[in-house]
Amino acid sequence: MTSSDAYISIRNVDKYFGTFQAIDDISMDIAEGEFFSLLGASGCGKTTLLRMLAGFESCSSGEIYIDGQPTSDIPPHRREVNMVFQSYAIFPHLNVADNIAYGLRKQKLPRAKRQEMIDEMLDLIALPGYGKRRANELSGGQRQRIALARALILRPKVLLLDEPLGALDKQLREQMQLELRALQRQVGITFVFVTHDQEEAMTLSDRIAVMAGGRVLQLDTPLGLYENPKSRDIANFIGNMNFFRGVVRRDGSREGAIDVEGLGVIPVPLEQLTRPDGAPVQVALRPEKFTITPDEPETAPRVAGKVRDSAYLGERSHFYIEIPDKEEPVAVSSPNLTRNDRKLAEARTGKPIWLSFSPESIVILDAE
Ligand SMILES: Nc1ncnc2c1ncn2[C@@H]1O[C@H](COP(=O)(O)OP(=O)(O)OP(=O)(O)O)[C@@H](O)[C@H]1O
Repeated sequence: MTSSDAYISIRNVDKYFGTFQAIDDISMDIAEGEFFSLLGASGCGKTTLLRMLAGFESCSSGEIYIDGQPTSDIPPHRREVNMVFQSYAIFPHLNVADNIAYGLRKQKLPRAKRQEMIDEMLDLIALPGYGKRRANELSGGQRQRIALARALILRPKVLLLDEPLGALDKQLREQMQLELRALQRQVGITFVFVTHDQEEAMTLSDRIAVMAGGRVLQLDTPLGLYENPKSRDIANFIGNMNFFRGVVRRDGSREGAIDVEGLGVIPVPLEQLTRPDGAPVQVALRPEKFTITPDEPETAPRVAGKVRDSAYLGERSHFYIEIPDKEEPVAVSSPNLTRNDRKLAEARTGKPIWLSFSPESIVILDAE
């Protein structure tokens, strides 16, 4: 994305609390209508960055532009952004309609217009007819939808959401994720969403900024983060990954290769081999990129191994496979495509099997 497409542009932003640096030189752009997530472990600076977008915290240095305007001098209530928090922050003593219309109280709207806007919001959050209900008669998921409606009724250009589904149980949370995504598509507002749950970020987002220690480690689409992680930390944070030591082999021909511990020599197109002959690298391979077979497959690369452990999870089975010349077992995840999948029946500990994979599945990372 280029800066000219940016609706929100964060430029060289630092944030210090006393001498502690919570945000460390972050620059990134967020497009209009994008579902953008900040993902990272507790304390990495997600909420701080969100509060800076809202105007509740100032930048120690750098600038945040919204719709081309620098925001340093714009107080929170004059920014066209609104924030939804994890704790539902709705008033238990007010009914649903009054909760939703809370932000409109300073606008002198005709009664009919106000009612029309409330009804529109109740339809949007799939709670039509709930206006007269008291807030304390609602379920957690319903309350969170009311909190969303209360933010959306003000028609913000940007909605900032700080772990808004964090307090919901797993099933409701997954249902709300789908609803939230559908709602965002419907209203077309730019969402900046904070979560520490990688699956949630993957489900919802157009793009994700993975943060650690106040910095952005990688900014990418869910697919980009999963298939092309730029570092071991990212690869480990998003899903599971196997790591192998490797050495680059370039013999001057058109094909290059990596000699990988336990897996042998894997051909790699030269354009992917930016490093010189003999350079140490790490090779990463996701568990589901391996195919596990009882007999030797015809396709290469392939390697013989032995089952150390296996677990049946219904839709898929997990295996830990010992291979020669590698200390750590290889994690393999295999879909159970047929009802009587032979893999599992035959996967007793010590059983010899074969692993194969496509050379295109490997991710090449810097050596540790
Ligand atoms: N007002 C403050 N004064 C001092 N330090 C603060 C303040 N606000 C945040 N911090 C510190 O800044 C760091 C980032 O905090 P932040 O709340 O942004 O993290 P987070 O990624 O949102 O974490 P969580 O997922 O736990 O909410 C933390 O180390 C926190 O202790």
